[in-house]
Amino acid sequence: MTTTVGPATARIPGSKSITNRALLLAAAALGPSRLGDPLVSADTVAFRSALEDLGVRVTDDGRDWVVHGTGRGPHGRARIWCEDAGTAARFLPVLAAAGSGRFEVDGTDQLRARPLGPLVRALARLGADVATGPDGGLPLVIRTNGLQGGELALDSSTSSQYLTGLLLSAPLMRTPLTVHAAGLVSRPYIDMTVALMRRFGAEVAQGPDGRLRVDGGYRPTDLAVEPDASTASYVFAAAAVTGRSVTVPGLGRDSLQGDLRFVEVLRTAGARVEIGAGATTVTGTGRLRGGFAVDMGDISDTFMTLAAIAPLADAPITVHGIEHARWKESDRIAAVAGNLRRLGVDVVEGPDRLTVHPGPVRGGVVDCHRDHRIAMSFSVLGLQVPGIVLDDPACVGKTFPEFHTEFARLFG
Ligand SMILES: O=C(O)C1=C[C@@H](OP(=O)(O)O)[C@@H](O)[C@H](O)C1
Ligand SMILES: C=C(OP(=O)(O)O)C(=O)O
Repeated sequence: MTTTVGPATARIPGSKSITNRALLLAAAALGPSRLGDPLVSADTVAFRSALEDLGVRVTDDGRDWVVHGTGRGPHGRARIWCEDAGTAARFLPVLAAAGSGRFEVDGTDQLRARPLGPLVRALARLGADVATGPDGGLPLVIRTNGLQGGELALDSSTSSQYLTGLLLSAPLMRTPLTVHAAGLVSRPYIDMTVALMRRFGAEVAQGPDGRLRVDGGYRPTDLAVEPDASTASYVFAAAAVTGRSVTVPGLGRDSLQGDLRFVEVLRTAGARVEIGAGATTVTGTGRLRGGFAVDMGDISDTFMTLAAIAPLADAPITVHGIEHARWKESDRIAAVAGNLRRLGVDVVEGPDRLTVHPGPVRGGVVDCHRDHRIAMSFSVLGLQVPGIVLDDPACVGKTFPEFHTEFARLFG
């Protein structure tokens, strides 16, 4: 008699990007909005606390968060702390500047080192007085009496988050806002922003040249938060390299998250992928097919998931289009290349790319650079290579505090 083992079901927490957008959208609508199954992690707890410091009440109802939106920007004085969260540092200064008063915005040294210049210049153009830290980023001191709206050009080549920040708070500005984004990276995150703004009632029109115009206001809206597709990449990659089958319920073909496209990359590498209406399943063969190059500029949070397992493939794998990944929690191209080399892997690095050659991998200590995605990506490699140790396993708390427990449950 044979027994068939079905796919394991992974418990993937909520999307960071949807949770933090929904928090802000709900705050800017007047009245209560319920967020179902939000992500509870360092990035979203920091975002929620910062909103509370700006005068927005958020209450817990079981696993849901209820945001009691004020329908306007904050008034008075406040100091907000963004911890390590890029989304908080790029979204919340615009909300603050759309209010009136004096607001300080700060975060960790890691966040202070990340670029903010295009957003600061945009806020000044819209009428706020913004002082920056010594490197042109955090800490910010914003003195404001509201934002004007109008037309704006925005350099979006280092991050899409400046554009999302401006769009999300645009309905609180005095006149409609039109933004022409130049060199936009991470485009699927803008599609997510626009989709969620529309769900909360705003009008967003896209011109033929790509410019975006925002009109109207928000209404309170209840939203179920999808599981995080970037986080799901680790269990999908683990299925591919171990030959197992993993399903993530709640992530299907209607997902708002571009990072679900990572499974297409795994398909290119030989895994079987089924994207259904309400779930995605990846089934591996235990072998990885290499010999391809892939542009991961739209889904750069997942390039490390691929790069970390690439030495197990049967031919080299090149990832390109990811220069902006140098401006995240770490310089991710350099950090991945450095760690792979330390484990004996041959890696060729270019300004926007990385080629990983197959070959034997030895154990060793991975330098996480306090970057959750390095920890989670190299944990996948660690399933196949004995002796891989993370120097900072706890850094996964930025987006997935229970990562190690869940990973051990599925693959241990
Ligand atoms: O808008 C968002 O929620 C995000 C946008 C992306 O950043 P960049 O636009 O800086 O690439 C992504 O890397 C980040 O994890 C989340
Ligand atoms: C880049 C990331 O985060 P953020 O920019 O939101 O800090 C990430 O989660 O990989």
